Amino acid sequence: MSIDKWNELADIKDELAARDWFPGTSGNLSIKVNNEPLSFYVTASGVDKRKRTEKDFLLVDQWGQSIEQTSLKPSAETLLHAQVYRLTDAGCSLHVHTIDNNLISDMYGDTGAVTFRGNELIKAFNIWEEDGELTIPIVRNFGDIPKLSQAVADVIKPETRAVLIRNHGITVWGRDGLEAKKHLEALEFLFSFHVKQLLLTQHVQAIKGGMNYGNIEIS
Ligand SMILES: CSC[C@@H](O)[C@@H](O)C(=O)COP(=O)(O)O
Ligand SMILES: [Zn+2]
Repeated sequence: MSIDKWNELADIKDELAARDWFPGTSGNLSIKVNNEPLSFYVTASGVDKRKRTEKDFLLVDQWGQSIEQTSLKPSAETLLHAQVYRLTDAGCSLHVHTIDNNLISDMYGDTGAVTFRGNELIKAFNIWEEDGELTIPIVRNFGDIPKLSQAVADVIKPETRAVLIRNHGITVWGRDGLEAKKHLEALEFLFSFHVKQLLLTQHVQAIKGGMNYGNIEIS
């Protein structure tokens, strides 16, 4: 057992829980333990990820099968984590469902991607050019997990650090836990900013149009 990796993942889980990013037992997290052959800790399925217990994680192989003798069931979405480790240099992979990532995934789902530019937070992805942009692909939320994990695999390019799953959530990764968390926090900031920006734009348009806004007269 790798106590260090376990604790690193448990600490990240606590921080994301403090942000209320695990509603209704949703979300799953993993951290790589070994490269060749691949093994990683992944959250147990269906449990309340706000709680910190000795049964939070189990060690699985490249096929998402448990390596150790355990009664715990690996996350239903373990194959997504396995794909991320197979295709990238990730050391940690995080999957959360938030209102903002769901709204953005649905709003841009038909386009297949959402692109951010002109916001300081894209520097969290090592994009330093003033006109740089960050694109997050969006895939359909296939019910069949092997199909879903293949859809995620299909949109991963060398520069990809996250994939949105429409009306479901986001899978985001980094070379280690700290970087994965940085990427996730930056993206949720950008999503939240954009959702509010769209709402505000509509509001301003309503004001300019002299519309009766709810029961408030606007002019
Ligand atoms: C309980 S709704 C969320 C699940 O269907 C799933 O999408 C999820 O993120 C958590 O599944 P889990 O098997 O606990 O890792
Ligand atoms: Zn999920």
